[in-house]
Amino acid sequence: MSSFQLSDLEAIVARRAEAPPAESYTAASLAKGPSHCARKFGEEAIEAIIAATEGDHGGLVAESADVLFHLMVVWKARGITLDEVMAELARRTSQSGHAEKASRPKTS
Ligand SMILES: N=c1c2ncn([C@@H]3O[C@H](COP(=O)(O)OP(=O)(O)OP(=O)(O)O)[C@@H](O)[C@H]3O)c2ncn1[C@@H]1O[C@H](COP(=O)(O)O)[C@@H](O)[C@H]1O
Repeated sequence: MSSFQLSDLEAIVARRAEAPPAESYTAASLAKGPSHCARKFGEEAIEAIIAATEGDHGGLVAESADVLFHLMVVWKARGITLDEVMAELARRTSQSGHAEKASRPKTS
């Protein structure tokens, strides 16, 4: 399993956001504003949908990486952190009882 985490990507996006736009795709995207970043994210999501529909395994891996990167750029543009999103996922998991079910020992 790769040791690279979404938190690593978040840190890279935060660091590159401070770079001159001429030197960084991340900074150049952010300089164009949140709507541009969101549109770019949508384009990458559509490319991922196409790869999934076509059963293109390698394509879906590559497009998924694009989707995650561009989603993080959107978060950066709108002041959302990975922590906030993870907390929301954790809240849903505990609400639906999935965390409890997953950790409960099997009885049969
Ligand atoms: N993970 C990514 C990443 N994924 C995708 N992309 C860029 O996203 C763009 C998407 O490609 P497209 O062909 O759809 O778009 P484009 O025509 O190049 O660009 P647009 O003008 O349409 O926005 C490509 O230019 C990719 O390089 C990324 N750019 C940067 N990163 C990460 O961010 C780091 C910093 O990059 P810079 O900000 O460029 O220094 C890199 O080291 C990576 O870790």
